[in-house]
Amino acid sequence: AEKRIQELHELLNQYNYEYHVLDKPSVPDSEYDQLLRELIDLEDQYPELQTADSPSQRVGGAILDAFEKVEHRSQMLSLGNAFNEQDLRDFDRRVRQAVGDDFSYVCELKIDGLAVSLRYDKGVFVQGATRGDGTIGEDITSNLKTIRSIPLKIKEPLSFEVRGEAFMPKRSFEALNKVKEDKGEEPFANPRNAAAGSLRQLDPKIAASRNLDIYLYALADIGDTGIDSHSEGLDQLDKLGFKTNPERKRCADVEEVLEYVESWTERRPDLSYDIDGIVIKVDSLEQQKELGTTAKSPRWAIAFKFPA
Ligand SMILES: COc1nc2nc(N)nc(N)c2nc1C
Repeated sequence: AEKRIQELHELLNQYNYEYHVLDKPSVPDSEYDQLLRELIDLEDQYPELQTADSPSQRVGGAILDAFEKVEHRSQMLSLGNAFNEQDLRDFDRRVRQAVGDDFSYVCELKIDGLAVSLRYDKGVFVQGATRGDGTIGEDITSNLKTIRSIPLKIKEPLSFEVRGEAFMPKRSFEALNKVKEDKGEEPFANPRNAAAGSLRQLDPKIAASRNLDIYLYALADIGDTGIDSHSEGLDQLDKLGFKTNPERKRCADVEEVLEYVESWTERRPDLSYDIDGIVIKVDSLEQQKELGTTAKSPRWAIAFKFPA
């Protein structure tokens, strides 16, 4: 039974990854459901073989009466804002004054959701928390486990934190509000509020029903991995089985950054999720260190915010 349970873990984690991270399932849902049923039956038969990281534990957990507080291993920063081209040029000038002209940027979409931090211990997802005030957040592990694109276990036994934005896709938001209106309930104002409201549910079954998703954008506390740029860090996240946003782009200079901002200002309505801006980062980790951070924001990154 132990061997078969291990096999089912691997199969279900792989199929879940293909479906929810790659959006390229290799087996029909019916096969996934059948294997999950087999795993649950085996775990019922041999309860001592059920583990917290089992695919059967996605929507587990009792209804909580409150969320515990969590202290982040490293502070979760917030981003300074830019509202127009001049602000971006001022940011670029400050960067060039500090590190010279030999550098590149990475531009990423700024997902309009809730910043969360996921902690992995020897490859197992052990704790997830909201950003909170950047130092102390709320433990929403059981709700985050219901987000299918979050791996419950990764292939490498690594211990680290990974940060990203949990969000509700536009389609899920529209469907949820239709249900609420049909029930005469107050609809959510926007997908961000709906995502925040869903992750603050004390009953994980409600969070599980909200079809939330996540894009991860930063590794923390992983020690030396020989990575020397942010974009390589994101490629590393992909290799570890995490979902990162595919629209990121390396930009050689502020002109290319402005083109990227211009292009996504127009293409924003075509996305299946809300974005509230563009995040621009200096790519080299060494130059990020040279630029450092203020009390709460990196000097090597800025968020261009779309007009509300
Ligand atoms: C380096 O710090 C950050 N990076 C980010 N990257 C993206 N794509 N989106 C964010 N919201 C974000 N927020 C912070 C504080």
